Amino acid sequence: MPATPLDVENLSAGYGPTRVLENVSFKVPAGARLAILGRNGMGKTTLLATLAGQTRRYGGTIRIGATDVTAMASAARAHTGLGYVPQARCIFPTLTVEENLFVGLKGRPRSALEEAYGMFPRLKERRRNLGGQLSGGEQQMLSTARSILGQPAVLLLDEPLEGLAPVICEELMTAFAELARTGDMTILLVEQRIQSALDFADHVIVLERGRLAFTGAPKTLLEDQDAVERLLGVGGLH
Ligand SMILES: Nc1ncnc2c1ncn2[C@@H]1O[C@H](COP(=O)(O)OP(=O)(O)OP(=O)(O)O)[C@@H](O)[C@H]1O
Repeated sequence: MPATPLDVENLSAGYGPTRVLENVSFKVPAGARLAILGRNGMGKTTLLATLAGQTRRYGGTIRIGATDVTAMASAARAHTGLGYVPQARCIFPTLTVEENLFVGLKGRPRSALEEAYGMFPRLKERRRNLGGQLSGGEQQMLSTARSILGQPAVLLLDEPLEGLAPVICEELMTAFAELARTGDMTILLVEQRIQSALDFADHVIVLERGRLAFTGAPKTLLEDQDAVERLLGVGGLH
């Protein structure tokens, strides 16, 4: 599936009666890389979960390419080309690495596994290990690789670097950059490691209490020291 643009208009959403996102609008061009930043609790995870169809939506629309997915359930959105790698690394702990990857093939031939192994050679070395035996970084690789095998047009990554050692973070970011370089996917990245996210992205949005507080290029954000301190916190760049 080729990369497609994502168009979000006036999105409001939350959990049950709790409204978290208010009138969020942004567009991501096909093949672009969007960083979604903001302090803790500002609604970043809620935004990705809403795009994936896993929260309560109060209003607004979500389009993936020409398709309006707003009324679609999660599974139908995935079918339309949305890949979601949630913050909790959802792997099957009692299945092997390879069996976990099978789940992501979605009818593609087994030979496609080599794409995942090419991206994360560590997974190939550990392909007969159980998911539950992997380190945090390896579980993140597995969770990401499984989603990528489905060839999503739009990929949502929620804090993939959380809790990982710097060397593993670098390995993951290199893999994401490589993936982005192909232009085959539109990638949305939520990250607390601000510098890594800004190095990766070509567009950035910042959320503040569920509303869009900044939208623009990473360079423009970095040049606005007041905005960086107010929206991301002093010393946030690491
Ligand atoms: N399942 C839930 N039910 C009710 N409220 C929730 C739920 N999940 C999150 N919230 C609330 O929604 C708000 C936004 O949370 P969210 O996780 O989207 O923020 P975030 O920017 O991703 O934060 P962090 O960077 O800490 O992960 C918070 O006030 C949070 O307490």
